[in-house]
Amino acid sequence: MATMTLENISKTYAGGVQAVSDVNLDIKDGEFIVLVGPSGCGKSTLLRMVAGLETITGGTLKIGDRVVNDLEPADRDIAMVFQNYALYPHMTVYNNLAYGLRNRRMPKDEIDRRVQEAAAMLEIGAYLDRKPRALSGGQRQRVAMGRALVREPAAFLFDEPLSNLDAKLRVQMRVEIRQLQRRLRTTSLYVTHDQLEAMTMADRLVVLNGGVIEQVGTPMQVYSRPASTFVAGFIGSPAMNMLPMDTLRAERHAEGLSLLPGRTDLVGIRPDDLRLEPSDAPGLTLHGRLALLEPAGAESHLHVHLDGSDQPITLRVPGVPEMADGAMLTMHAAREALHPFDAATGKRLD
Ligand SMILES: Nc1ncnc2c1ncn2[C@@H]1O[C@H](COP(=O)(O)OP(=O)(O)OP(=O)(O)O)[C@@H](O)[C@H]1O
Repeated sequence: MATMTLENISKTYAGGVQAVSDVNLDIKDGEFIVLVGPSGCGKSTLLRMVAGLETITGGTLKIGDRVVNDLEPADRDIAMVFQNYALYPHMTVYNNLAYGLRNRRMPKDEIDRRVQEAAAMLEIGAYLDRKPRALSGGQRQRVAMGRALVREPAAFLFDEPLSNLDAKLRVQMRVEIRQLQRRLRTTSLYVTHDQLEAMTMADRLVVLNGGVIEQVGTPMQVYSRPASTFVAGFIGSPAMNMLPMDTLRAERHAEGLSLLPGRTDLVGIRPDDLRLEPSDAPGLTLHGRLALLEPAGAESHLHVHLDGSDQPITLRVPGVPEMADGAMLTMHAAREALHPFDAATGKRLD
């Protein structure tokens, strides 16, 4: 168990690519932190610096009270779970789990106790004599987890551990990893590009963009008050509608704009927050025409073009409403559901 402190952590690769810039983060003991962002945002680089697989070119990294910048990976008391599992193909599952402990000259009965305990926890006890190639993807992922567990480290690092699994198994393993971590209460740093994985797993998530932190917060804080247009567009699916104020002003039927700060250039509205009925409550009323209805079983996505402009917006509504293409719609979003942004900086304005 340990806290982790990142102070002004930066990484400039040889050749001059600045992959991570001035990252500051205090991770509490037992916390599950998810680093999320699009490809190339620097999340793997950041994780690999914490793991000791990549040198830190600026700043200070502490695990507990120890500065670990210059410690070898093996001396940092952390265990990493990789996307490609990184199992030894010629060894049995048992030996894959035991290998790292044997290297540390741990007594045999202690190794056996830890391996059996991890195998029971991960329900892989029946496969201990098999080689990795005789396991399914999900079972291999469990063995990779087991290898981290047996070390009883101060922290777990996860590098997109579920991205090689099919969609259904990914959901199942997501739940299992989270339950396991809740039980063990081991500080964890988890990297993914999948915003849903980030939202559902994190105690707090860290949204990275271009090597810089855009926002840190609980999933609900980030979802309900995105700090920038980048975060607003990245977290939540379908993505938040981003309506230019000019379009809304020019448009005949956009009522309620005076509720927004004067400097507002862009108004964000989540597809869930547009109601298909008129309302007198404070907020924004919009009118448009249905361009396409996409039924998705329990819910539908409506693609609408606003009157007087061809600005497309998306609504998410329960069920499958009966309506024809071209139908005239009146939509209302409450004031609390309007997210004002500055177009030049992308920053939130309220
Ligand atoms: N060894 C390297 N040398 C030079 N530049 C690198 C190196 N590794 C990564 N980069 C660059 O650093 C930036 C961040 O890369 P990184 O792999 O950390 O991003 P990422 O968010 O993990 O992306 P992905 O999800 O695609 O793995 C990118 O611009 C990348 O091209």
